[in-house]
Amino acid sequence: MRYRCDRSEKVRVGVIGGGAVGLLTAYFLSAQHDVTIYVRRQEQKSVLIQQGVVVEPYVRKKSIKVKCIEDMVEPDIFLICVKSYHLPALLPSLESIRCPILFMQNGMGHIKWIKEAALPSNIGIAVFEHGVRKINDNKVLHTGVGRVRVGAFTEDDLDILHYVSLLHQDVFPFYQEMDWETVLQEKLIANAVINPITAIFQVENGVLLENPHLAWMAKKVCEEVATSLGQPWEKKWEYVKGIIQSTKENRSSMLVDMDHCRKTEVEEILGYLLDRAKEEIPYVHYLYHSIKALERQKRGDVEW
Ligand SMILES: NC(=O)C1=CN([C@@H]2O[C@H](COP(=O)(O)OP(=O)(O)OC[C@H]3O[C@@H](n4cnc5c(N)ncnc54)[C@H](OP(=O)(O)O)[C@@H]3O)[C@@H](O)[C@H]2O)C=CC1
Ligand SMILES: CC(C)(CO)C(=O)C(=O)O
Repeated sequence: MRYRCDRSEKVRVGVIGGGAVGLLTAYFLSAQHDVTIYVRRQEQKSVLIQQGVVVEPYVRKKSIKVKCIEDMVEPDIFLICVKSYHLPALLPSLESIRCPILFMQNGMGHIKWIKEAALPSNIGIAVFEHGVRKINDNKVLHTGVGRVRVGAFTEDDLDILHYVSLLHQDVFPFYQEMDWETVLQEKLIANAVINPITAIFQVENGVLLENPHLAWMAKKVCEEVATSLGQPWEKKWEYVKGIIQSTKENRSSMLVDMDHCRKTEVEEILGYLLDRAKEEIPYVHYLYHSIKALERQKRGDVEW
């Protein structure tokens, strides 16, 4: 589906979450649009105001508007760049918003939260295929160039696709997709393979193809996950290998969460697969418990 649009139109974009995905997205979009980043820590706000947004390896530092989330002002479109498990706390504040909202999360866990929230129409679901690593509160490293693939959540949400066209840039491409579920499921397979294995073995994504033992594991997990979702696994393995290649220097978001002793998105990725599987998926089961065990080890007996 393609909407005609005037690409010179300036869009007021509110990026919620100044993490890896949020800072990278804000950096690129600010070249053409009026972007505001919403953060939840005063400390991060101050750093961003004083030092601007830095995206390595690019030379130019950018000054982008920053606000605390409590001072939210409705833009033309909100891009939600927080982790899935941040959504239950954030969504109530979006229920009074009337502008389109685009969700950028991995996994499938956020879909349930979005369905349950009383959100306005024009909801989009995005699959973010770039690799990006947060270095500190104002700096990220763009480790793999990819696409942002967007579908309208329901038939009532089609107007969001107009904004997607406006946000598209050759250097930071946005694509419209007919069916977000297929695209999100494809990315789910990639994340189910890449994220837990890289987090357990503490390696960058590319090692999954360089180390023959990890490559064996990755392929087996891909086969199991794709089959459990009723998908042809050979085709999906090609897709997963493509993502590994294009983000080979990235540390996956799950590995970064482990590095910082934070909660991971294991429930939204592997937990989702276990809940919906009709047959045993032993590799996924094993990876799920491995990540849960590592989370406990890193965080102690913390209940999330
Ligand atoms: N990193 C990657 O390469 C990729 C990530 N993704 C997906 O994108 C999503 C975001 O990931 P990523 O950017 O890596 O995550 P990060 O942990 O780097 O960033 C999440 C950010 O959200 C902020 N946040 C949480 N709640 C709120 C709130 N209520 N208001 C404002 N800000 C808030 C956090 O703030 P604070 O710092 O204060 O905790 C943090 O800065 C995830 O679902 C991930 O799976 C998808 C593809 C690639
Ligand atoms: C694309 C990829 C695999 C990049 O690392 C990712 O989605 C993640 O880290 O969560």
